Amino acid sequence: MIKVESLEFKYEDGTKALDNINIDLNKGKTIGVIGANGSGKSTLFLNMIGILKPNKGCVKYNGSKINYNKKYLREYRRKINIVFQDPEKQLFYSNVYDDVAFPLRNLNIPEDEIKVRVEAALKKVNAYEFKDKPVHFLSYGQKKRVAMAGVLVMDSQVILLDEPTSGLDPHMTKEIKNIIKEIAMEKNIVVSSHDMDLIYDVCDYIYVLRRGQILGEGLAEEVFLKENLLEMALLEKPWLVKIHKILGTPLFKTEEQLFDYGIQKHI
Ligand SMILES: Nc1ncnc2c1ncn2[C@@H]1O[C@H](COP(=O)(O)OP(=O)(O)OP(=O)(O)O)[C@@H](O)[C@H]1O
Repeated sequence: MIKVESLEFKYEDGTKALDNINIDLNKGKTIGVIGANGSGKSTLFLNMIGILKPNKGCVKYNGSKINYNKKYLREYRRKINIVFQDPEKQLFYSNVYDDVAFPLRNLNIPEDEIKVRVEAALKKVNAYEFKDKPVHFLSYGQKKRVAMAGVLVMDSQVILLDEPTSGLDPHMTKEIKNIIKEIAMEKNIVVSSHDMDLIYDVCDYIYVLRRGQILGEGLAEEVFLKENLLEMALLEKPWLVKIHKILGTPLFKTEEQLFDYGIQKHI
């Protein structure tokens, strides 16, 4: 599994985007990385996947430092994969099926196996119905789901989701939330988002970033009760935590749990 140890990363213009970052993906099944704009979330993901190389410290996979030669990275990215915030960065602009099949064809996998895997990935993200459409005709939300399918098809062990719901309407946000929960049954996921309700709902362990440093970490239920930590990181509480604080109800992790509690109270 992946560990980030004492990692520092500076961009070419001298911006120190990450400083002394320590992250252990063993701490949760779905890990949240939260922080205000510019706190370093995307830079961290790019370091974890080996697109950027740290100036100090390292990223470890199964106890060994990752290597940056092409051969190693090709293998590494079969285990750990990223869905970028902007789906345009991920799609190649053929039709949806070919786009999702592309990485498998690159690995010379037989077409009948590709068909099974591509169709399964598209079904998982509810994109099967537009599998024959050209990618450039899709809506933004549809592109986001196809980009997710393109990563799911690889069968990786860890998936990094950078802002998976940015730019999506509430219905699509809910759909992505359910997809994340389903994927999390089989894989380790790391999610970065400004949507604290999403993070609180899907993540079990959270890292809080501020200006490139880890300001705090812990279980979701603990981190979101730390008022000072959230204030310093310029973050909001999830609505379920607000209700707990204001009404004194138990702290629920999902809205379904709150509704069940409400129903029982009124019976
Ligand atoms: N290519 C680059 N060159 C120089 N500085 C950069 C570059 N990309 C990002 N930065 C800087 O690195 C810091 C971290 O940026 P990053 O994009 O990782 O933050 P983020 O938490 O993902 O932000 P957001 O929530 O807005 O997506 C910021 O100060 C940003 O200005």
